[in-house]
Amino acid sequence: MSRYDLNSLQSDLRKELGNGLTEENVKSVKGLMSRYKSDPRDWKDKEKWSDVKYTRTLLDKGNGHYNLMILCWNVGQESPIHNHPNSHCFMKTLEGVVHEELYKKPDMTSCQCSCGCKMKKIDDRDYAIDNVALITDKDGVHRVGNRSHVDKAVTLHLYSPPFTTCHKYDDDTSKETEVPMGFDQDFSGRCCGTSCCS
Ligand SMILES: N[C@@H](CS(=O)O)C(=O)O
Ligand SMILES: [Fe+2]
Repeated sequence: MSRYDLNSLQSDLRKELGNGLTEENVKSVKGLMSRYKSDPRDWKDKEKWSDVKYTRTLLDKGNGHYNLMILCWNVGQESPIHNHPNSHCFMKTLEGVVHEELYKKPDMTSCQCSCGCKMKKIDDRDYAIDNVALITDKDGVHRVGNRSHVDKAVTLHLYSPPFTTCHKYDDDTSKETEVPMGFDQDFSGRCCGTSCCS
């Protein structure tokens, strides 16, 4: 039997999300992301490394219903605390271990100090190879990072619906800033397996 590779996953995601994501197919999408077992042969040539920040490489625009991308986390790199506006964020570790800190979405009305209030951490977890995480704004906001001093990390992310900006939150004041979410590389125009990505 042929291996369930990244192309197989991309084709299945295109079918599953042909009409977009609803509460009914969240489980199936998570299942497909879990079914694929990480194999560097599938994505090594799509890696991009920076000494400055983690990089974002777009694989598939999913006919406008989702964005599938690979993120490369050099040693010690992390994201700011941020949300995923009205989107489901599925994250699967392909290489290394990533650490996630989950925070309560700040509620400025409950903050008594005009200088702002510290972000409240709800949870802390590690995701090893092939673990799949799911987060929405209902769960909170998060920060992801590669805490290793030695090993790099690579993750596969699916956001549905896609978004082009998100909000980041200051650790000490909870102050919110809108930031554009760009790509460092874009492979979405290339053909993948039996389907061509638009
Ligand atoms: N949501 C972040 C990555 S992570 O920290 O979940 C991004 O798309 O860049
Ligand atoms: Fe995120």
